[in-house]
Amino acid sequence: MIFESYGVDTQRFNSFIESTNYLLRILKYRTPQNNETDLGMQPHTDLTMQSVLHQLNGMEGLVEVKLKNGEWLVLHPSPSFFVVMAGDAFIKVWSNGRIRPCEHRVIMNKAKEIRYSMGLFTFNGDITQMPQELVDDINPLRYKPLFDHFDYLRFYDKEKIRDPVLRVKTYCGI
Ligand SMILES: O=C(O)CCC(=O)C(=O)O
Ligand SMILES: [Fe+2]
Repeated sequence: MIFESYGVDTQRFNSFIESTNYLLRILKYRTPQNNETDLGMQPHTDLTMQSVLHQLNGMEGLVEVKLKNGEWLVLHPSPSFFVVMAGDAFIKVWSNGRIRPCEHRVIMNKAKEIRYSMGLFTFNGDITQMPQELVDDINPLRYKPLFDHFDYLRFYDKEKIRDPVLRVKTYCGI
């Protein structure tokens, strides 16, 4: 769908999917004790191509995504509710900066029960080449055209740059 909507040659799609690696994680968040604050997950974007999140137990108001205008939107999970989010790599770098990685957070400060969630995270095992179709006079090349996703993970592990814009720019900005 993304390839099509950006007018990118869909022939590339099969090799792109074949080199995708998937990581499925189940997360458990405990309840706060003794007025603990800062419990949950700090605002961040994922280092992935894309992430799919699903909350396993029906607790309201704990996960939020940041909108373009800077406001935080509270999500209301249900058994059929999955959040598909853009990550740093595929989306921001692959799309030449057109698609914004989604900032999100989990706030457990007032939670009365343990929270369980599930995330499916995707990473590209190949060197990704940014499609030429996404570069033109109005959208000049913003990142080095070849992107090594696993090297990007190693870079993060070493440098620990939390700001996603600065992180991507430092790694492969031009
Ligand atoms: O538990 C959640 O809903 C979010 C998890 C998350 O953002 C992550 O693992 O990167
Ligand atoms: Fe995340």
